[in-house]
Amino acid sequence: SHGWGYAADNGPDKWVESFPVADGPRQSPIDIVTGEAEHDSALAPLAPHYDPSTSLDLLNNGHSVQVTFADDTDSSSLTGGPISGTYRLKQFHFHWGSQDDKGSEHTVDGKTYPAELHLVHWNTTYPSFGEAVDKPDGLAVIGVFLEIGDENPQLQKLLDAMEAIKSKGTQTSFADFDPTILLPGSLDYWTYDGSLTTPPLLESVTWIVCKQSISVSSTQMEKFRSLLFSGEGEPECCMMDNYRPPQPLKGRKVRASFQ
Ligand SMILES: C[C@H](CNC(=O)c1ccc(S(N)(=O)=O)cc1)Cn1ccc2ccccc21
Ligand SMILES: [Zn+2]
Repeated sequence: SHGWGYAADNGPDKWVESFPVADGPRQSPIDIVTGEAEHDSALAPLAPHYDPSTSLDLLNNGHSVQVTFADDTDSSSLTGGPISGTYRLKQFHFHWGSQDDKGSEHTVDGKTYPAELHLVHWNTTYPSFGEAVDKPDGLAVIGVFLEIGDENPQLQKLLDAMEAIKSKGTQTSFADFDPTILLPGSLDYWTYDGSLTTPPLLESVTWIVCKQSISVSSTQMEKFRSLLFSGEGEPECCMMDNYRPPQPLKGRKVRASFQ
């Protein structure tokens, strides 16, 4: 099978064959060892400002489900936190498991979550996402854990729209969506220097992982698992376990925005 994926023959353990940076010094995700994280009082509060009119469409790209945003202005952007300057929101997507006891990419003291949301932003000191994607300070990704609990009404619009994008390469318009509603009440976070968690695994991401999770019900998780890795007309392969396991810290410091 050509192309990377999450199966035994093209999954995370095989990525290094085509993407040697997989064994690099700042790979993601990581296990966040809370006792080792150092509170940094110089860390500013996270200041995400999103404009729902910038949301464009919902896409099944064969690796995840993604909502893409118009990024030709600063309307939806992130400032504050560990970053300097303004980073524009490009897309958000999820990673999840085949069952409720796994699926997140980052872990906290070895704890895995059923899913993880990633909001991907690029540094506007560069002219475009494509220019920023391979720079050491090019991207900032906010990670939010999903925890099994009450049904999350804020996810429902997304989950309902997934009916239209079951197969790889399908997309549907997805307007007027404000991703702020997916953020937890507290924006306390851990931060460290890392990478994209999928090939090309570029070491260009300032990771901002929220301490507080958001809820998702088991039934809602089943909706994510009804998406397909496979394209129309191909043998059906359910989209699940699309997560990379934690990678070696290699001496990196993880800072906490909170005591
Ligand atoms: C790397 C890019 C495709 N990958 C991503 O954008 C990406 C974003 C976030 C994550 S995660 N899971 O770490 O949050 C992983 C992958 C392809 N690409 C390369 C140049 C380029 C230019 C424009 C558009 C896409 C482009
Ligand atoms: Zn991701």
